[in-house]
Amino acid sequence: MAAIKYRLIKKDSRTNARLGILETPHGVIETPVFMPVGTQATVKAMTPEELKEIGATIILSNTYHLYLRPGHKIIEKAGGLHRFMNWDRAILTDSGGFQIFSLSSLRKIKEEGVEFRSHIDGSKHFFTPEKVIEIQNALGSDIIMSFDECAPYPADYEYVKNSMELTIKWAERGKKAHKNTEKQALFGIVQGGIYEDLRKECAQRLVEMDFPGYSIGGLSVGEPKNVMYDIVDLTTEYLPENKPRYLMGVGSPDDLIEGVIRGVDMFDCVLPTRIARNGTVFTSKGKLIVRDAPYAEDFSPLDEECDCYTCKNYSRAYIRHLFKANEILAARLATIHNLYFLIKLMERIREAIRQDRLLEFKKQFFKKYGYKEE
Ligand SMILES: CO[C@@H]1O[C@H](CNc2nc3cc4c(=O)[nH]c(N)nc4cc3[nH]2)[C@H]2OC(C)(C)O[C@@H]12
Repeated sequence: MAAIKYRLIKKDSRTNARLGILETPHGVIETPVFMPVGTQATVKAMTPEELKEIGATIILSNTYHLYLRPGHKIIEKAGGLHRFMNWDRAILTDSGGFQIFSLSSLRKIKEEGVEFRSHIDGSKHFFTPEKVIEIQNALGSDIIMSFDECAPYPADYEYVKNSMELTIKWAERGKKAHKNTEKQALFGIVQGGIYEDLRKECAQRLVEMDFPGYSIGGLSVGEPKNVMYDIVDLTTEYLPENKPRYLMGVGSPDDLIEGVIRGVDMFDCVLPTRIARNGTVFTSKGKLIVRDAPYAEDFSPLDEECDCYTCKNYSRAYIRHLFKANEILAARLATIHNLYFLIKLMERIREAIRQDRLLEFKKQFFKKYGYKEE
C-alpha cells in the first residue's frame, strides 16, 4: 500500500484548479494547501500547538540542514523527526539539492553526486541520491524529495539540458535506493529551467517512473512572475491528474492564487515567517510594515478582517512597540498572524473552488489587496 493517497474531489470548471484530499500516515490534508517551513525542525517562533491552532496540517523540514545539525542519526535515535520535534501531523522534507546551491560554498557537481562545504563550519561533505534518501528515511518524513539540481536563473539551454539529464538520473537512483515506500512517499522533481521542451521531456520521463507525487522545481529563483506562471502552466499539463503537484518555494498571496489556478496542489515558502520577523505582515488590504511610525498610536488589529489570536488580542501600536523594543513576542505574534493569513487564504480558495467561483474570488482578493490583475 502506498504511503499517501491523493483523491481529486473537484476540478474547477474554468481553470486548472483542483480540490483534493491527500491522506498521509500522519493525517489527512485538504488541498490546495500551504505548508509552513520548519527548516531546522522548528517553524521559527511557533510551538506545534500554535501551528495546530492556526490549522497547519503539514510542515516542511530540510535534509541538508538536519544532516549538518544535529545529524540525522541523532534524530533517528530520538524516534524520528515527528517525535524529535513533537509534531504528529504530516512532514515533507526537501532533499537538500536546492540548499546546497543556495547556502553552501565550494560545490563540485559530478554524476556521482555533489561535494560541498557546510555553511556552518566549512566541513566537506558529499551528497549522492542514495545518501539523501538514506537521510530522509532516517528522519521518517511522510513525503520526501528526490535529489535534484535546481539550475540557476538565468541559465543557458545547454546548461539546463545537462542539469535536467542529471536530475533524471538522480531521480532513478533515488527511487531504487528508497526502501520505505509504504511509509514515505518519494516525489520526483521536474526541472528544465524556462525551456518548454526540457520541461516537457523531464515531466514525461519522471511520470514514466511513476512517482506518487511531483514537485515543480527550478522556479521562484528570481525569474519574473509571468515566466514562473507560464512554466507552471506548461509543466502541469504533462503531470497526471490523480497525483499531487507541489510548487517549491512559493509563495506570496498572488502566487498562491495563480499557482492554484494553474493546477498546483501544494506550496511552501519562507516568506510569511521571514517577513514576520522583520515586522511586515499580510493584511486583506495588502502588506503592512507594522514597525513603522504611523502605527505608534494605532490601536486597531493588524487586520480588521482577521480572527487569529494576534488580531483578537493585540493592537498595531503594541506590536510596533514590541518590534521597536526588539522583544521576542514581536516575531511570535507577527508569525502567528502571517501563517494564519496564508492558511486561511488556502481555506477560502478551497471554498471558492467548491462553489465554482475561484476567478471571482481572485478578482475580489486582488482588488482589495491592491494587486494588479495579470
Ligand atoms: C521567496 O523565498 C526565497 O526564494 C526561495 C524559495 N524558492 C525556492 N525555489 C526552489 C526550488 C527548488 C528545487 O528546484 N529543488 C529543490 N529540491 N528544492 C527547491 C526549493 C526552492 N525554493 C527561498 O530560498 C532562499 C532562502 C534562497 O530564499 C527564499
